[in-house]
Amino acid sequence: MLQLPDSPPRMKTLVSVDESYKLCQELTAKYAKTFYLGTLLMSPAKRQSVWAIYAWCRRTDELVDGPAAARTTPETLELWEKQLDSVFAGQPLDNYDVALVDTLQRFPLEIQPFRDMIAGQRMDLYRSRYETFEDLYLYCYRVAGTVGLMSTTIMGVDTSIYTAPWHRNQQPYLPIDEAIALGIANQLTNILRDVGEDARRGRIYLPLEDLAKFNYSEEELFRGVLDDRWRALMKFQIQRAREFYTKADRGITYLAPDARWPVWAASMLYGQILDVIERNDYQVFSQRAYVPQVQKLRTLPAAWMRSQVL
Ligand SMILES: CC(C)=CCC/C(C)=C/CC/C(C)=C/CC/C(C)=C/[C@@H]1[C@@H](COP(=O)(O)OP(=O)(O)O)[C@]1(C)CC/C=C(\C)CC/C=C(\C)CCC=C(C)C
Ligand SMILES: [Mn+2]
Repeated sequence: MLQLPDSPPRMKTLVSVDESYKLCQELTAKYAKTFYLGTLLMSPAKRQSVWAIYAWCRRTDELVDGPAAARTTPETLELWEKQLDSVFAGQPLDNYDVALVDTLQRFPLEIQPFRDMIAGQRMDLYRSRYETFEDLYLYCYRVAGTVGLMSTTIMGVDTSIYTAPWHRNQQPYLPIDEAIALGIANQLTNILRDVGEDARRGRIYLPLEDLAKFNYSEEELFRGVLDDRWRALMKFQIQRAREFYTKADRGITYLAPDARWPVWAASMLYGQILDVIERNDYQVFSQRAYVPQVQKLRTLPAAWMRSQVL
């Protein structure tokens, strides 16, 4: 459903820009309830471009993770990268690309984070283990840190205090590292939530050096052994993910005022998945941690408060 177009796309008549944004919106609402909620808190112009980015990221991920992933080869990703070049050259090749081309005309997005994300998905084609956290970090940067960079370009930074006379000639602070940190935090959270699902596909994203440190084996992970060694390993991973959230949160205040509420919401809501994992006694083999809708809605005013005072 989210595959590359089969026929030579240039021959097709594509939908209008508005219709294309609508498609991206529908896709975001369908696949990402939490992020979608966050985007509804943004200004209309920013929100629709975030949908366009979301749609591109999701389609990229689906190439290696979706129902037709078995047919994906390195050549498929090369073709997808060519399609990306075409989008950056202003030539949409399918109905979702139309909105992304429009977004590129409105916001100064660079192509490199998009290329890096494809490189991250390429890693999923040939790799199912990560020896060290440094190895895993590179994967997380590519598939998720890059989303922080793309999103920040759309949401923009706060320039107001820098226009005051006493700040003349100073450059606004760009919270690049913090934006990447939120992507990393989200991806580490994903990894912890999806341990069981990934194991069923023969994948282990937790660094093997950490398994060894807690004297827990790959084979035990595949069997879903939940004991004190597993709990200690998970506590360590959760603590690491929380450090990335803390770093990310320090950057939110530098974002444009209208972007702070959605980003606080995204950070808090995704971070709550870690609380749920703890409440589930680290059972991530057979139970998927999720934040109930009512709790999500209750988080929004708290996120708004933070966006006003922090
Ligand atoms: C200064 C500061 C803090 C700025 C904020 C910057 C910011 C908004 C950062 C957020 C970054 C973010 C949302 C990262 C997403 C990470 C993520 C979930 C990556 C997923 C990768 C693959 O994992 P996996 O296959 O294990 O996941 P699934 O089980 O398949 O879900 C991704 C799927 C890669 C593709 C990423 C997306 C589809 C998410 C893109 C999200 C947006 C564009 C929405 C951002 C908007 C808001 C409001 C946060
Ligand atoms: Mn995926």
